[in-house]
Amino acid sequence: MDCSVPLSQPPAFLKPIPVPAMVDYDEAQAILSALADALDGPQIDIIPLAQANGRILAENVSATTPRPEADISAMDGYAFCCADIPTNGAHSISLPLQDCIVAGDQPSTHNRSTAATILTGARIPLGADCVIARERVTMGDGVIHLNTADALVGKNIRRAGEEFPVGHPLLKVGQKLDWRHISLLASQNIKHLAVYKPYRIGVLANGAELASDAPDYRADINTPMLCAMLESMGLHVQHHTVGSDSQAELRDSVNELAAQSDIIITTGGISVGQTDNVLPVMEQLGACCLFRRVKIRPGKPFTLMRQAETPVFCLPGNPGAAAICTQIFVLPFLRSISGTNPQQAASPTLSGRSSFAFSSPSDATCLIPVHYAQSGKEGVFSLVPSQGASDVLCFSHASGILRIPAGQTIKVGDWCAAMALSAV
Ligand SMILES: Nc1nc2c(c(=O)[nH]1)N[C@H]1C(S)=C(S)[C@@H](COP(=O)(O)OP(=O)(O)OC[C@H]3O[C@@H](n4cnc5c(N)ncnc54)[C@H](O)[C@@H]3O)O[C@H]1N2
Ligand code: MOO
Repeated sequence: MDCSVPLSQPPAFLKPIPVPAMVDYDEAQAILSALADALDGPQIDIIPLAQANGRILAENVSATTPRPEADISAMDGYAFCCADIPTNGAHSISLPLQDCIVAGDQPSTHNRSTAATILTGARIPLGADCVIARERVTMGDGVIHLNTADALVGKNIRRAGEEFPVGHPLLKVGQKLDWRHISLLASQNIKHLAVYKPYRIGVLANGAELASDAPDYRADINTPMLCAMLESMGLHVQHHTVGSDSQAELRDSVNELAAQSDIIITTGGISVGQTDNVLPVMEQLGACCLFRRVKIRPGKPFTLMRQAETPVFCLPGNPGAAAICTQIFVLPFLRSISGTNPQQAASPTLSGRSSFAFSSPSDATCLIPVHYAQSGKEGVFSLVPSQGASDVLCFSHASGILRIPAGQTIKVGDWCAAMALSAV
């Protein structure tokens, strides 16, 4: 394949770089961000409101119906007109009762010098301007007796549009929807809405040790781990495990997944061993390498390729390294192209003081899973046990990933910021 085939808007530094070319942490992030900019944005789906939870809104929504929709009663009680209260200083008056108005009724005009029974949410009849709560009156024979001090214009009435009027901006493009937004959309009687289509991600693990009949079988940790991370983001994930070191099998599986995926993530087989087949197979398939390995620890073999328009993330097989590369590079990339507004797409950070000292080597940025806890007014980071590139126990104890750039040192008590580890 001609690797110079442009994406829709090729940024200069998305030109293929010779393999092997190792980049540093910042260069890797910059290439990913240029790739994100160059991709076509997500497509749009029209879906029923009942399926909108977790989806990303693809349209601005303004109010077409005010809230409340009309002047309504805030109490179960009696509606009357304050002008019926005598000005002679009487403490109490009696008003004959009218029919009951319930929510859903369109009441006729209020009869002066009477009180209409009214229930919470029911429309105030034209001509009434006060509601007295049921428990504040005494009942007579077809009349209510009320204290004149309770007669105040507007009392217990919610005015049309007092929460928001017609035209009020409610939600913006890029909002990730949850119950808070769905209640607003429901208030507008919206039955269908435009949301961004989630990307289809193909996850492919490979390695002979992953075959269930391998003489030295190893459980596939990366596939369920990646599926969980990606599905929590609302992405559609398909996965395939190639339990062999056969290039032909790997090639067939990549082709099969690529036909149904917008983005491919491979794990394993990306280092320099004799059975590390991902790079040669992707090259046979005409993929271009955008970077080959990153100066990070763990995760050095992490490689980014592009097969036609499809980004291909090649993660190391070691599960700890695969988890960190996904959290630090892949998920932020996916959030940035998902249509989510940039504030929501940004990875949340944790700030606090380090309880440990650490020095990164001069040639690698270190990415360390850390625990975060509040101590007094400050957050404190501490190391979690067993943080090798193949370890996963550490993540159950970790709240974030601390990045210590190449050649830098943190001392006990230094102020640090870590990327929060989250399910989404
Ligand atoms: N000579 C060199 N050797 C290695 C280098 C290097 O620079 N020079 N880099 C090391 C680093 S760093 C890493 S990380 C690993 C990555 O290797 P691969 O991505 O090729 O991964 P594999 O060799 O296939 O597997 C490594 C390790 O991970 C286990 N694994 C693989 N897939 C899974 C899975 N889906 N679930 C659970 N565990 C998995 C596999 O069994 C191996 O134990 O390379 C170093 N070598
Ligand atoms: O970088 Mo590897 O990811 O340390 O084992």
